[in-house]
Amino acid sequence: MLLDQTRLPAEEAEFVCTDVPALVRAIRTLAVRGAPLLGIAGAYGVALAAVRGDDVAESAGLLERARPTAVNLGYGVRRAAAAYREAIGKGADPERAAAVALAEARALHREDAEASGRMAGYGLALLDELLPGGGGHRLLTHCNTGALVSGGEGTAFAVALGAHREGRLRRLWVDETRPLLQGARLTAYEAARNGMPYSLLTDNAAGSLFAAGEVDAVLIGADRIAADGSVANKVGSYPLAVLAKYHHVPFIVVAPTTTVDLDTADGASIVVEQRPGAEVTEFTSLQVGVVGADAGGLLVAPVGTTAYNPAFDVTPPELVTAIVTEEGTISPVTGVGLTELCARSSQVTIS
Ligand SMILES: CSC[C@@H](O)[C@@H](O)C(=O)COP(=O)(O)O
Repeated sequence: MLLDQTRLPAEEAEFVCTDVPALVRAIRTLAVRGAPLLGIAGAYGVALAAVRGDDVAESAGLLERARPTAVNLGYGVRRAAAAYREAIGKGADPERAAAVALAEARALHREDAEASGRMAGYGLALLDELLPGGGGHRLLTHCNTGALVSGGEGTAFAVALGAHREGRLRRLWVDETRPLLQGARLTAYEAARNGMPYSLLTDNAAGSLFAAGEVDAVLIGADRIAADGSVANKVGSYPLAVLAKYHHVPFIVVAPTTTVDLDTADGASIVVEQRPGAEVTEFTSLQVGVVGADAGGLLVAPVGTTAYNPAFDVTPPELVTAIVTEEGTISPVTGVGLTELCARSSQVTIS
């Protein structure tokens, strides 16, 4: 049972998945989304297939292919599937093996919650170091990285929330995040629920905000971090990194070590999901907040207009000030520290 993120903020509605194809639909339509949560949902999906007596390997394949960029999805799916396989290999009956897969999904869920708390701690310490002056921080964030995408309070958002709780957040600048408005619909929803001082801006207003000296640091999450420290995140992150560099503002990535993919050598090797052009050429019920995301869209471009609609972009390591993980913080320029962090991590290695 998922909180259907396509209905927020208009409605807090459940999305019940009774089989894996339903969960795949939920993933593709972004009812469930965000890297860490995709991992957790994928692991529970494998457990669901096992409990139903479906073909676990086939279901795992369907889940893993549902979206290509967030490495956590494959990680969660493979981890639960490996636990199931191992149990069967040791002679467990399918029912017992399904319970093992479920326990593995719950373990991942718990670990993600713990990682979230630790990232917030390291992130706050980094802000202390980088922004020593008093008066509170003005932090800019993109997409949605809070409790909605995590077993805990999130990644980048959890750092901003921590700053708020310590009375150190002057303003959270929330990029609306075109085209699917994860910032406007979801981050603003989470900021409001937590009583944080926040303002929403269109993505293309960020430049003038930097120029006015109103941004002290950028905090974003990640969908995949390559071995060289390149960061794939929601489209629009890279332009923010360029702006941040020009304006000498720290650009900070907050992500668990499960988002680091040492098997992907560099940014150019990251597969970026391309989404339907209609998300750009139409305003759908998702964007205008009408309950029921499947209602027809309203064309905002001439009929037949094609669109370029990548879901993510890749920020090269030289534009990233720091990557904050649950194991500590590194500067990613060489990518070398990532290997060390991952080795330190309790991340389960899947054979
Ligand atoms: C902690 S979530 C980090 C990223 O997954 C997030 O910033 C993001 O880009 C999510 O994209 P989405 O397409 O909404 O799944």
